Amino acid sequence: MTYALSIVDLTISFGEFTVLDKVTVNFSPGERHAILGPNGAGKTTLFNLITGDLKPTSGTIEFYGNDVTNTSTHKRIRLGMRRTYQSSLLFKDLTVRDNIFAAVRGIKAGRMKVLPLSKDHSDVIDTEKLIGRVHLKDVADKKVVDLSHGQQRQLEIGMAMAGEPKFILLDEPAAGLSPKERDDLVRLLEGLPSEIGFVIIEHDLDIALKVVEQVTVMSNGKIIASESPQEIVKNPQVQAIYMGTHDHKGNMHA
Ligand SMILES: Nc1ncnc2c1ncn2[C@@H]1O[C@H](COP(=O)(O)OP(=O)(O)OP(=O)(O)O)[C@@H](O)[C@H]1O
Repeated sequence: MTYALSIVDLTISFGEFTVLDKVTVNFSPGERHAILGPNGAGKTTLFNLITGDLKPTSGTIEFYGNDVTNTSTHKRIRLGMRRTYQSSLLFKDLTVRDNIFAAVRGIKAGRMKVLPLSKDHSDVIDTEKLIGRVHLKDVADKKVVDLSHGQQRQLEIGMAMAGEPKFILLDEPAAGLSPKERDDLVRLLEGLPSEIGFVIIEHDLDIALKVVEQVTVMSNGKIIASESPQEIVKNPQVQAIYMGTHDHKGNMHA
């Protein structure tokens, strides 16, 4: 079987400091997978390598059978890879609709075509579909600056969904969200088309375990476990890392 993403012995060092040490992990098409681990474990660095924002010292990355270890971020996007960042890259003074439209147009040939387009243009139709998919119909005409933090996160996911993605990397989409916004995010992620796989970096196990079928735990630049949500919570090594961070219900938090 061809993996969506196959990462083998991925290593990156900055000077003397090895941030990722021979990380090997595979993601199947359509798989939903969480990456957990304490601050500094190397989770975001792994994302930066997968997307091409950083180049590895050694190791390989394949995306749907293509060796992308040394290809540009742009090529990876063309192959169907998307990501969201911890810090927002939204156009703050534009509306929700215009942000999504920009994402839809941004990855199409001939994107400089003069606006406006007619209502039945495929890009306009795709924009409206995406707005609905990330539950933002009611605020489609609002500017990003007037959205709640949770709505901004939804919009970022909507933009990552533009242009038929095959696999999305979500870097802490729940960070800073209220309990209600977290519930909304869980519903949004659960409702994504089943053929689109995603990897989510998430500190809150409650959220991660709800939306994925596989969990990888990293610590100090290495993978220490990769198991189902049911198994991972029983893993003694994982419990040791999260020890002392249980809440009153016995749930673990990084
Ligand atoms: N460009 C860099 N140069 C040197 N060290 C770096 C660089 N980027 C990351 N690091 C170090 O690599 C380690 C892993 O960082 P990374 O951001 O990947 O961790 P993380 O697991 O995503 O943490 P967090 O949960 O806090 O986001 C940290 O010790 C960080 O200081």
